[in-house]
Amino acid sequence: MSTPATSDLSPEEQGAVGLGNPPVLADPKDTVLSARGLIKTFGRVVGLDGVNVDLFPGEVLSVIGDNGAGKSTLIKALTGALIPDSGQVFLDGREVHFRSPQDARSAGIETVYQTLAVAPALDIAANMFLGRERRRSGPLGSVLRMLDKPGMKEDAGKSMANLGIATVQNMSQAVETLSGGQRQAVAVARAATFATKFVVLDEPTAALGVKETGQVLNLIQQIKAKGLPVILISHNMPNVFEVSDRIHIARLGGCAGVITPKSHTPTEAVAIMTGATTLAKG
Ligand SMILES: Nc1ncnc2c1ncn2[C@@H]1O[C@H](COP(=O)(O)OP(=O)(O)OP(=O)(O)O)[C@@H](O)[C@H]1O
Repeated sequence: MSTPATSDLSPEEQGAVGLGNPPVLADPKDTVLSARGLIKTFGRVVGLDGVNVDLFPGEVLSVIGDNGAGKSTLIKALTGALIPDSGQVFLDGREVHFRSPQDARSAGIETVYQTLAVAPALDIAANMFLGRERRRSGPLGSVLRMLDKPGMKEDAGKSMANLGIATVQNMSQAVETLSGGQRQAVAVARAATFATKFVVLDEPTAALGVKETGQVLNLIQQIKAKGLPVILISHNMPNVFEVSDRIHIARLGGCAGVITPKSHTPTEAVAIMTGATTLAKG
């Protein structure tokens, strides 16, 4: 099946790309990320059953599904945390073989996992630059290995401001003194700052209150406005329908279809997710 180049389509038409069951597959040359036929088994359990995914430039793609549907396994296979048994992953149209999360990070993919990987005792700036610490210039950095703390604080502050994060102001504040939502904002800001291809957010609002959830959703819109695509894994249907361009519905290790907030209601999405309804085969 041939798919028109997304660049030839109007925004409305672009929104129609990759919908249905099975989703109309794009040419990987037109996507930021494409996965084809991903399979992963754990003994007799099928984690991924030949899954295809496309992520288009500048979009928010949500992945929803019941417990055990294969969302985490899919994300892990896309970000080097797990090596699929078979299938292909393309980044900017070129096939990649990630062997570790570090491989995916080096390629410009940043993931914020459900279990927040922040270092509580360190300050915000140190968390932003965790694993990417900058040394001072000249012999102070090269010989004495001194860190460029003022520079990192300044840049951390700028990144936060660029993303419209107003609730976190003092970059010298230890992360353990922040609220859950502020910690999440630091983790998401770090991902948005260093990603060059796309950001993956795994249940970023699961542990947050209403106001803090709103702030994270805002942050997702800011990342999108920067032109970075986002993959969002979430069980929260209102959140998903608020921020997504397209919604990939994982089910029983496969994909039950791809919809949009305009094409389906949250109730219909849940029905597809649970198998109560099936999308017409495309
Ligand atoms: N390391 C593993 N060993 C054995 N089975 C696994 C492993 N990881 C995942 N599975 C199985 O693969 C299937 C998909 O799991 P996965 O964690 O991807 O689902 P999920 O959609 O992310 O679920 P949840 O919403 O509960 O996090 C499940 O049946 C799960 O038990």
